Amino acid sequence: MKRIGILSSHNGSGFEYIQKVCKDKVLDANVVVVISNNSNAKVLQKAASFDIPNFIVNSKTYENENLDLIITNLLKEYNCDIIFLSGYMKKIGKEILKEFDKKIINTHPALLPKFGGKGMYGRNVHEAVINSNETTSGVTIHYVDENYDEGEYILQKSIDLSKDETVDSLEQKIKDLEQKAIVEALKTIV
Ligand SMILES: Nc1nc2c(c(=O)[nH]1)N[C@@H](CN(C=O)c1ccc(C(=O)N[C@@H](CCC(=O)O)C(=O)O)cc1)CN2
Ligand SMILES: NCC(=O)N[C@@H]1O[C@H](COP(=O)([O-])[O-])[C@@H](O)[C@H]1O
Repeated sequence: MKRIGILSSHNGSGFEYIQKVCKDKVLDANVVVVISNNSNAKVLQKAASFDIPNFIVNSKTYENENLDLIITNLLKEYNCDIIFLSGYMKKIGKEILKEFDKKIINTHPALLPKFGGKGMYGRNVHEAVINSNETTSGVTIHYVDENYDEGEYILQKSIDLSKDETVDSLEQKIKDLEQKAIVEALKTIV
């Protein structure tokens, strides 16, 4: 059974869905640890509600320490086979990339390579898509490399935008689409 480590900065919607499909045995895997950089992240309470060990790793909880190394050691301590980024807002550093080469997966809320890179996260992405008068958007599940959103794609799923699409409506559509995309992608790996 594969062991999944989650990195998340806020709600962890992707984590929630992965947890569900693991419990429903749709995926032969288990979430074994959740790490956030944000002490207020709702994902921490969600992890606790499933009795999943969860940690806050930032410059306050680990003052003057190499956070990349702290995260790497935690993921190793829990023997993670796969690392899933569920709305994680920080750059994954070289220590983690080296230790978990081709094992770190991210979900990006757009059809890369468009609308990716620094600053392209959460609602910023949907605003950019709508302001660009795009007629489609979607989700990209990809391996993580040293730069934001440039890793090898695992899969992409697209949707059409309605004429009166809003950031809120697009955000919800993308989150719904992500649920299918995440499971489909993880099934090719697990
Ligand atoms: N080495 C990598 N690290 C991360 C990747 C990646 O592909 N390679 N993906 C991101 C997730 N992401 C998009 O999918 C993403 C997240 C955040 C940013 C960004 O611009 N962040 C800001 C800081 C925001 C904050 O502190 O709240 C920044 O770097 O200035 C871009 C893309 C996760 N890590
Ligand atoms: N560029 C990274 C990025 O924008 N990731 C996006 O954050 C959302 C998760 O947030 P939540 O689970 O905290 O609500 C997801 O929709 C994911 O695509």
